[in-house]
Amino acid sequence: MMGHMDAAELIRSVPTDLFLGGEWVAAENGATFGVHDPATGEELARVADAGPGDAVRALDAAVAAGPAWAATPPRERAELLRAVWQKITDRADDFALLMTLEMGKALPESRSEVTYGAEFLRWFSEEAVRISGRYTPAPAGTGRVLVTKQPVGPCLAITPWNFPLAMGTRKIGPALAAGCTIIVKPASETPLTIQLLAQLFDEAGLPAGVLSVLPSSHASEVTGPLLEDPRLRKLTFTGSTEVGRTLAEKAGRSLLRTSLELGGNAPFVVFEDADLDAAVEGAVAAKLRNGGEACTAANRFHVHNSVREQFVAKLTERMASYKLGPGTEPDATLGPLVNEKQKKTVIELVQDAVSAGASVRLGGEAADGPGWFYPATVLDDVPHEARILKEEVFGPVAAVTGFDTEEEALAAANDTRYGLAAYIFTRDLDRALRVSHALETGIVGVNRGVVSDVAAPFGGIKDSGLGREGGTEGIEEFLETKYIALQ
Ligand SMILES: NC(=O)c1ccc[n+]([C@@H]2O[C@H](COP(=O)([O-])OP(=O)(O)OC[C@H]3O[C@@H](n4cnc5c(N)ncnc54)[C@H](O)[C@@H]3O)[C@@H](O)[C@H]2O)c1
Ligand SMILES: O=CCCC(=O)O
Repeated sequence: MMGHMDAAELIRSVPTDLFLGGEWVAAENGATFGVHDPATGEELARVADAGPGDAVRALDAAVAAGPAWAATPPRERAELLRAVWQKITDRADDFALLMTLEMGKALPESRSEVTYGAEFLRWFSEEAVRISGRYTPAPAGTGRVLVTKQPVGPCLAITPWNFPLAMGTRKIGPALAAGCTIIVKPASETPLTIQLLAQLFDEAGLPAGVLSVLPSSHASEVTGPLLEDPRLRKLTFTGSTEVGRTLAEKAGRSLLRTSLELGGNAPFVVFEDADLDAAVEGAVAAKLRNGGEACTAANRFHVHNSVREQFVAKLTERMASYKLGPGTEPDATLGPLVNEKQKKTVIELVQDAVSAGASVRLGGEAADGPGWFYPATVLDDVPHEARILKEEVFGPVAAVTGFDTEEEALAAANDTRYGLAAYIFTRDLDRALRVSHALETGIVGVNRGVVSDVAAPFGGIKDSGLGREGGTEGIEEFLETKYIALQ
């Protein structure tokens, strides 16, 4: 276990050059950009600012390294992924502190993400040796069917700031397990975590060019040339629906294999027969995991009117117990939002709901002073037309509305362009299965407030994306299926 570094030592220890083709190099024009501490707004570090030329060089390296990596025995690929899982685990404290420093979330949230993010590498180290096809005589006796799986080829991964490690390993793990090479463009808010991950892959002996990392403050300029290059074979994007749509249009022109993990607007439905204490605990978990900055976050709470007052009172009490403060403070359980833009969005959505008639049961006012802090907030009686029921709040705000019948609850839950996660609390198994089937989402939590699991297929429908990550399904996004017709 590495010694525990303090924040300044840790920041200084993270490489800030580009990890490109197995080397650590400056950006083509020597440019750098600043990474800021959400708790103070102050600059934490400066990182190489990759340009389009760096991106093309990274793709050159990925193409050159591709055949040898694809031919590397699966067990060897597996052992390397497992070794990096171990390295992350050994440096869990460093990763947790680094994520809290650059993204803001409370340390317990970061520690939880380190375990979750590292696990994608262990999970896909095990999947690497289980890639299989099939063999069968053709039914008409006209020959034999041989089906095999091959790596899709060089990939581009574009990742968000809210789970800086896990959203990277959820792509890097299956890509490397499948025998693909991959270029990662992390969010400009949180490049340091992926920089540290790249260092561990480098230490583990990953062959040059298999992984390159391109931090950049010009995401579109850097990724544009790659999306137009026919040598690129896969785009895997996690981020907002707005950006995902733009990227899908570009990828469509090259008919790129594309995976999109996009925004969410999860309903949290509490039926009259629910275990109310369990529902409140589930609600707090679904709302405040990652400070509410999670695509799976419960955005809209639809509660049967017969239990709504009890539920809101209990939820308010539980959310009031969260301590707002810099994520590095030992007793903080709710950190700042990632940037000023995010804070302004949350303020706007709350003010819109209150203006439309919602009542504030907790919080509702942004904290003054430095940093982008917003308190845990509970709004009740939120009117149907309020923006907060239609837009992803991505902050610690619970918007509660009531219903009287299952049909009303289902109509409200599905009344959104998103379709990632949904949560239902009921003791009635028939109702749980009936409603789960009727919900227009890729994921349903039944009497659970946290659904994410490396062993499960993660993804959504409608405006929440295309494809699945994690589970046995996740590696298929990085494989092509080939049919060999035999006599
Ligand atoms: N479904 C999921 O698994 C999942 C997970 C995490 C976050 N998200 C979603 O991501 C959003 C928050 O993350 P965010 O603010 O980083 O999202 P974002 O879409 O602003 O940015 C995501 C990534 O895309 C890059 N990017 C932005 N514009 C680009 C462009 N024109 N071309 C190429 N790259 C571009 C960014 O630099 C970043 O690396 C939320 O909507 C959240 O729901 C979804
Ligand atoms: O923000 C997106 C959710 C990340 C996860 O829970 O896998």
